[in-house]
Amino acid sequence: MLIKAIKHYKFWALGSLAMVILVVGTTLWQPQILTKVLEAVSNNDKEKITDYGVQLIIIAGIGLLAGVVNTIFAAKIAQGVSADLREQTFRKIQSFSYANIEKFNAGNLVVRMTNDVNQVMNLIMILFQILLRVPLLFVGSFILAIQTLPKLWWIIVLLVVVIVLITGVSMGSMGKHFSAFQTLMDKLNGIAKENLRGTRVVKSFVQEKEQAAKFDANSDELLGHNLIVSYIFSAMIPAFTFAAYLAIFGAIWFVSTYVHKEPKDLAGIASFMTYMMQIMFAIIMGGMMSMMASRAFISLKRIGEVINTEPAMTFKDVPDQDLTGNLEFNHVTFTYPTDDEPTLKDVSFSIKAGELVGVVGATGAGKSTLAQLIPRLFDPTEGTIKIGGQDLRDLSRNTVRETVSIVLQRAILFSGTISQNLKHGKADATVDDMKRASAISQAREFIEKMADVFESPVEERGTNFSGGQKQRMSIARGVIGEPKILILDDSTSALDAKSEKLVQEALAGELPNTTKIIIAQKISSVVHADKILVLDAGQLIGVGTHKDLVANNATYREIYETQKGSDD
Ligand SMILES: Nc1ncnc2c1ncn2[C@@H]1O[C@H](COP(=O)(O)OP(=O)(O)OP(=O)(O)O)[C@@H](O)[C@H]1O
Repeated sequence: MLIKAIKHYKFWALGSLAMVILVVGTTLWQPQILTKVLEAVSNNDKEKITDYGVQLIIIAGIGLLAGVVNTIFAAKIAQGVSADLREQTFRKIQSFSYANIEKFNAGNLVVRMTNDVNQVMNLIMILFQILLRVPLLFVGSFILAIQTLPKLWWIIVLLVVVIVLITGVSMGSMGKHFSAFQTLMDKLNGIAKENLRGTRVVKSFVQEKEQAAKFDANSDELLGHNLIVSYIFSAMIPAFTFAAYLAIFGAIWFVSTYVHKEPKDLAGIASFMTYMMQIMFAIIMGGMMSMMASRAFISLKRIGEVINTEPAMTFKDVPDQDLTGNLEFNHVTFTYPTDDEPTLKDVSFSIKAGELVGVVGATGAGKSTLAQLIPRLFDPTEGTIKIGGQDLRDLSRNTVRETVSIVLQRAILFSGTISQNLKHGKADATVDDMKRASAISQAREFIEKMADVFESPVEERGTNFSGGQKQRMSIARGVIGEPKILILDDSTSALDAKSEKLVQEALAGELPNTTKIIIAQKISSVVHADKILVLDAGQLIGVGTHKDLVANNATYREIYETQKGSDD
């Protein structure tokens, strides 16, 4: 997946590789010239000192410049690939069915799109800055160091063994702490998000201390892992330095024992030491890179899981159709993907276009679940649902979206303007459409009092509106496209009885041919319905008018009597 993603940036990648070669070349060349400068110094050859000195500066400059250009190229690739991955993941999530999103969990998907993509970005940055550089620098420095002072080959080998050992042991012990990071970050993210979303509940139930304690416990655990990693790091650096100094001291010592025979070796000692440092740098960088890479590969796998998930439900690529509002459930059984037991059991009923239908039942009876199957948010586990006489599974996405509209109890608005939110229900809605829809939902009055009317801003999740205002706007969004089937899932719960009645009257007058399915807690909301469906523990236990049901259905009568009592 990574290679495929990087392919789009192949010219930048080639440029970056060329720059890396230049950086390594100049890095390896510098000590050679340094040796020559030192030789010239010992021979007191002023002309050569200047010549080599200038060469040294030019080569160092080229190396530095190539390093800067490489960083720019690597950043370009890393930023580009991560933006592509983020967008690809988001597009994929948009194609997901509700069931897919439930399975992943929304918070988890957000972490994958942000944190995990960032990990991959860091990996790409490192790949292009260090990946090729490490082996080239290691091999080059190794060969050149031995060439400079062949007698001291064993010091180099010893240093490599010691550094590899220190790196291996410390990286190994840091590894498990790094993998704990991701899990704890997920947890902390979750706690912070839940807390901020439910801030009103937290404050009204004076839960700040408990929430802070929960956060602290996880944060302290993270701190514990961070501290261990920093302790290991702080021990690692002196260990490396100690090994390097020992090697340098050893080299100087051994050179000094025979320098009277081969004075040239004294000049070589400086470049030998530089090469040793570069070897050390290459091993340390290699270790770090492999550790970061292993973290990033976990992230890449998590992103891949999203991208490679097939939507649990797809719509047929068939021409759009204009259907009637007839609705039919034939032996529908439905089990949530995360459940073992069915929530709806063998439900069958039929509704004629234009009818007003109420759905009642105790809490948890399955009313919202039944409602969600009509706009095909889920497919039934068994049985069929037909609208306009056609199986929902045979219709195009547009046909379903244009025929069925659902207004949920929790009115969710998106940041932008009121008109942008209403246009989710009808992309080409005119101001007149908005006026009509908002009049039906009893929202027109308060919207028209606002300075910018339909262009007034809506904050994220509609926080600048009251619960009732949000509900009215989401009803307006539901009716603006004049759907053939309109489902109000407990969506007038935040309206007073008078407004609720006005909405129902307006719906009857303005959308006479629309089938209206009203899920209600209060029987008073649906007494005038042409038909009422009574659900009990996922089963349809009664269908009829209010009068029929009061006469013949014990459960309905019981709910009615209880509510009547509380109304009195
Ligand atoms: N997304 C889901 N995943 C798993 N189970 C779910 C999901 N949504 C609802 N359920 C379960 O299905 C059952 C029916 O829930 P549903 O929301 O359909 O009931 P309801 O009749 O609309 O209740 P209420 O009147 O309280 O809104 C409940 O037991 C609930 O726990």
